[in-house]
Amino acid sequence: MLPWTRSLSIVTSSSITNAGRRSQPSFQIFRDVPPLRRLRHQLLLANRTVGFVPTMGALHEGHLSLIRQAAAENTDVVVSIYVNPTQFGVNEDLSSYPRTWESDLEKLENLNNELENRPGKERTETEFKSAGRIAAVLAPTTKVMYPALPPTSELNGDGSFLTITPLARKLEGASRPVFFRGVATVCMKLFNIVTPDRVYFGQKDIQQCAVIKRMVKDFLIDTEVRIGPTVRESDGLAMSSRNVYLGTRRRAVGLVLLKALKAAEAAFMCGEYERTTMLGAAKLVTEQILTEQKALAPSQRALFEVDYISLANPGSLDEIDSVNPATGAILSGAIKMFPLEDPRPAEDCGLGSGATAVRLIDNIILKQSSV
Ligand SMILES: Nc1ncnc2c1ncn2[C@@H]1O[C@H](COP(=O)(O)OP(=O)(O)OP(=O)(O)O)[C@@H](O)[C@H]1O
Ligand SMILES: CC(C)(CO)[C@@H](O)C(=O)[O-]
Ligand code: BAL
Repeated sequence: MLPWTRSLSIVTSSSITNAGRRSQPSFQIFRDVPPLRRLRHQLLLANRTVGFVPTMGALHEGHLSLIRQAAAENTDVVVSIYVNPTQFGVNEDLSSYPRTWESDLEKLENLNNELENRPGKERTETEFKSAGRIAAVLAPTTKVMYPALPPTSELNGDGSFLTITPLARKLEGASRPVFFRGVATVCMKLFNIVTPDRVYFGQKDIQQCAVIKRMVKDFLIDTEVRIGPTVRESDGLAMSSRNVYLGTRRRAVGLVLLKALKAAEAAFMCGEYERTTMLGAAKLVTEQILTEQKALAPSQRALFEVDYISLANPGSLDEIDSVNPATGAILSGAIKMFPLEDPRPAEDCGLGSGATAVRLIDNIILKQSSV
């Protein structure tokens, strides 16, 4: 018998609801803070460890891989599903961000079944010791997360916010000025609610990982930040909740970002450590693919704009002129896929009929550097 939380007596509350339609749900759903705090207290008294995976829902294999990792390293996993308004800029996609609550719960149930039924012989020693599973889903309301003032997306708006500068101003932060303020603020709140032993973030959002690591260090938060590798589609596209907006045409062209980063990585592998050479190789790829697309008819093409391609120091994310092999570097980039100009009849244009621009990010870590 595995040491599931089910064997603990759990404090019940009207703010706890059962997951899915199973007669015996495998995890609890918390919408408010006090009942989750009571569960956390019980887990602490029982000497159990908590891994926390914050998400904005619309779960995919990238999220599930982080949960698997958390379950392998802790006895109990808490997953949060909360679309945090303060990390979206005023003109960003907060209202249209995919919300798939029912299927998210189904995926989490299936994952718990998988974790529960995993044969012991397939487990590593660490996994065997913890053999964790999802114990709780935290899906708070915005009133719970922002109890005093309504959340603002305005840069000068009032509220209690955390700013992690200069990290938050670079790269993604340059295009999304309130983004990391919102991420750091909501993560601090979530960490305060869950008080996890370990927190799990995906390498896909590498700057977010750096910001969270800095926040944990600077605010002396008693948790360990663990980074999971980027999970990709079979063609290499990094999984992202926003990929559902792409449709077939933009999805194929969207691979340009990874191709460009790989060209820079290939130059590095050939012993080229200079920025100009490495990023020159990446630029060649984006320019060639954009030229090809521009030559096509509007009903055939997918146009995009490169926001940035960066070669940066892994800790500070400062741009570097050449890679120091001892410290490694982070190659990262962002592109904006423009709305489809002329959708064809019956074409798969993705959610939103191809009318919304889609921002894609990706990165490659050169050498074994940590963020
Ligand atoms: N492809 C992926 N591989 C590994 N982790 C991922 C992947 N995509 C997202 N994550 C991680 O999952 C966590 C929750 O991310 P989030 O809910 O924003 O999903 P997302 O797919 O990144 O959505 P978005 O469209 O907003 O980028 C973050 O730590 C994020 O880095
Ligand atoms: C960490 C996070 C859940 C904070 O809202 C979000 O930025 C995300 O999903 O990456
Ligand atoms: N995955 C990061 C969340 C965002 O882009 O808003």
